[in-house]
Amino acid sequence: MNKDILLPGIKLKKGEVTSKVIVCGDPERAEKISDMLDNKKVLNKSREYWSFYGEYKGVPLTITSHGVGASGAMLAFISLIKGGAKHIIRVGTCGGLKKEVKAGTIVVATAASKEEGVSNIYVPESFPAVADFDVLNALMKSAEDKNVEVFKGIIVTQGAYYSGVMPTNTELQAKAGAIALEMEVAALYTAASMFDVKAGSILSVDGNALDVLDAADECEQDPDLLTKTVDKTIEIALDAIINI
Ligand SMILES: O=P(O)(O)O[C@H]1O[C@H](CO)[C@@H](O)[C@H]1O
Ligand SMILES: O=c1cc[nH]c(=O)[nH]1
Repeated sequence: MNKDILLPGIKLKKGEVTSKVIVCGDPERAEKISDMLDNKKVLNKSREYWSFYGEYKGVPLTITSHGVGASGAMLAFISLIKGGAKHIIRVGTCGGLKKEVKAGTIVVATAASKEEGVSNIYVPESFPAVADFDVLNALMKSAEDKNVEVFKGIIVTQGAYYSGVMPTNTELQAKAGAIALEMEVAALYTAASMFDVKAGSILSVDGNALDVLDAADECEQDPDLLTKTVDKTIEIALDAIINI
């Protein structure tokens, strides 16, 4: 690949992506993370894909937002990997699928059910979407060092936020043991697996996902609690990624 060609979606040049990358859905969250870094530089702001360079404790990082939904996120993940990413941590939000996984708690996703409709275009349906062991360990150790309790377990990655007229698998997935629900992790783990890259994710719980499925527009969220929780996950992810 010509080094000057811009990677699709994220519109970065190949050499601009560091080997350690943090991704998140919200462009403003990407900007917030980059504000915590030294020598911050805006790399590009293209559609929902905002990318920043910065150094955390001397380690160069790329921070990129991937927007809402696995289809657009998959484009960002594969472009980042083609650009040089070797370790990727997603700092996201999710809904809980268990009573104790409630607003203000934190989830580390060990694996994700592929219900988002994109990863199965890339890999067989039976192929699992699983986090990298070293990334998981780094996230757990970083949380422990900061005395932050996290729930670790299997989550569901779904394609749609609202429910429609069709039944979904979410309640069955919860019965089977899934602890949370969000929209991009399965795509990240699938991309990482296809390209032999290490990925993990840490997610802030904003409420109960089964309530959201019933009445997403009526779901009550506590924005201050969510901001505080997301801030903790950012700190955990930054210390984890530099220690992998
Ligand atoms: O907070 P982010 O990272 O966007 O993650 C979650 O929030 C969005 C839905 O509100 C989806 O992208 C979902 O995966
Ligand atoms: O996809 C998501 C993200 C946050 N909360 C949810 O209920 N679903």
